[in-house]
Amino acid sequence: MSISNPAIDTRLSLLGDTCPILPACVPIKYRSFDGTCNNLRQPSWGSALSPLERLAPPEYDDGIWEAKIRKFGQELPSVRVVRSVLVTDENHPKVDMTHMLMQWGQFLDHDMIHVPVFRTANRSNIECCTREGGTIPPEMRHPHCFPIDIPINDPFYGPRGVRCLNFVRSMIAPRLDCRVGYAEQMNQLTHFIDASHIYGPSPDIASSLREFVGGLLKISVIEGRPYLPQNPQARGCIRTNGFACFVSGDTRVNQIMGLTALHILFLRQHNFLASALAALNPQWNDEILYLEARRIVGALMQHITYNEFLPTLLGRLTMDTYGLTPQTSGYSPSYDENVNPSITNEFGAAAFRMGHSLIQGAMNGGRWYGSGGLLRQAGLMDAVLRGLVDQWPQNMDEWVSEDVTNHLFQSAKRDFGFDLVSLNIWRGRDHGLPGYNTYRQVCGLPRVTNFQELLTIMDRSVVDRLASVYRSVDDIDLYIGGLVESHLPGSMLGPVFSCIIADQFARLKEGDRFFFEHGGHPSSFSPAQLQEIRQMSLAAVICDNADQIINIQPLVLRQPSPTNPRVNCKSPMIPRMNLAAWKQ
Ligand code: HEM
Ligand SMILES: [Ca+2]
Repeated sequence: MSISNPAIDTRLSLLGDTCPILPACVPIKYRSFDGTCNNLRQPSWGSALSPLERLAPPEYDDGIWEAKIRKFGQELPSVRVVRSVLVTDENHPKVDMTHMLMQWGQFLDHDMIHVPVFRTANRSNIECCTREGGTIPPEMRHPHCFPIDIPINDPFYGPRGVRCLNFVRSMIAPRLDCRVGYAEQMNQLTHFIDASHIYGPSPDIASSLREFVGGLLKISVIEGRPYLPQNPQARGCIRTNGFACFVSGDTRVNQIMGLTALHILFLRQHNFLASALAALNPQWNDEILYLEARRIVGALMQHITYNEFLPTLLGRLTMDTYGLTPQTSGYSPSYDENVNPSITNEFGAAAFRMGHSLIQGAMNGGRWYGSGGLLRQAGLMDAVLRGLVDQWPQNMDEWVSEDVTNHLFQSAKRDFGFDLVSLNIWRGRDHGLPGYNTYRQVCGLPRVTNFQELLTIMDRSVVDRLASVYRSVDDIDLYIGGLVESHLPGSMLGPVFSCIIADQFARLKEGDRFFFEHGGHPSSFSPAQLQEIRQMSLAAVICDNADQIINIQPLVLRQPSPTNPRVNCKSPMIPRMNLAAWKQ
């Protein structure tokens, strides 16, 4: 599906100096921290600081890197108008699922992608608007500013005098093929599902998180319980009683409490595994214990994602069509060294942001956002997890909670915040993403030629609103088109978002030599170990690592039901892996 860009070969020119130097690879048992040498022929594929892939060529304004502000010479509509007209806040819960579906999605996302934005020379944030939300003349702004203009008659920001939302352009990466061409955005994480958000995407960050005793990760102990370590230098967390931000392998760990809670669970899971392996294999040193525990945690991330998360989101049919359904025994033959595992721009800047529509409202009030630190209060961690496995998420659709549209990251001093949906659409234009219609074609669906034709795939009220803001069907932003398309049967998504997301998870399976189901590599699990990993579930991780959760449904992304009843954590319905398969 991917495309390559034939262009000038800079290896023959002076620009060749900036060509990334590729490491020489030897196959070993453990993944590298930065993801290099996963593919032995293409050592940088999927590694940290490498570029995103694309499913279709970009539509930059100048063909190179200028943000997409026009289509066929005509200016695209204001993102804030698109957002206000198309995406509003109504309560449409998805009553057979739990809010953990949303939370796992974000946790997983933070393993796969973080596109850094430009910063000033001294590494601070670039401000593209005045403090009061006023505009700054272009010649006075930082060159990487791309602020969002708010129309003066905006129903929400207008009366508050806000005319400008800060937005800084995404950083771009050197092209791996060393050819001059259009800009590709950079992923600062390992693209693979390898628990880089827990361990860190570089050897240095990984070391900073290790205890270097018994294979353990560093912790901070609060009232006798292990939590993530804290960084007194980092600002931006609610700091009561001298509490500082938590640190993990990903910088976004404090963003919301549910996310922080999952980070804490997996930190505890790692240390539990390291200690259990040490008891089984007293001859193993710190290094082996750490690497073996990390290898199992990475496999758990993948197993939970393919076994619980993706079927819930995509449905069985799409799972099978894209070869995503996990096997119940034996190795999977799916490794293909020709598959580029990298995250696609369409996935990161649009399709997987569908998760923002799943967010349940009423998490506001300073308790949920940026407040992971509150979790140290006795009982709150369990209360948050309990909430996630009890509460409904919202449906994936054009209704998105105002908590993240008008009030994202709102500070106590203000009555407004950011608009995540506007950011998503604007980010797509920053990355030059073609419109929704192009991806219908990429996904093997017929293009539409006018708004009337959209009536076969969307509700009339949506089509009318699309026609009221966009001049042509070709202008519809990918994020918006994907949010409003009718869902496939048995799926939470429509055909285009399904295709982009399923393609991504197929790449992350077929293109990952270390994928936990793959056999025949130095890194492969033994057949017995693989069978043990298959026993595990997110429910088991919660049961073993929360403070005092006693009852839970075996499939925590789904609501309890007669086939998924709340049972005691000790029930055989929630099996655990037996580590005896790791005894040497
Ligand atoms: C309360 C929960 C969440 C908050 C507050 C949040 C917030 C954000 C913010 C502020 C951004 C950066 C926007 C930009 O400037 O482009 C972002 C990006 C993103 N979000 Fe979320 N998000 C949440 C949940 C989720 C969920 C549930 C998913 C997926 C299932 C998700 C997927 C993504 C993806 C893929 C990106 C792009 C990351 C990158 O390219 O660096 N988010 N989110
Ligand atoms: Ca990763």
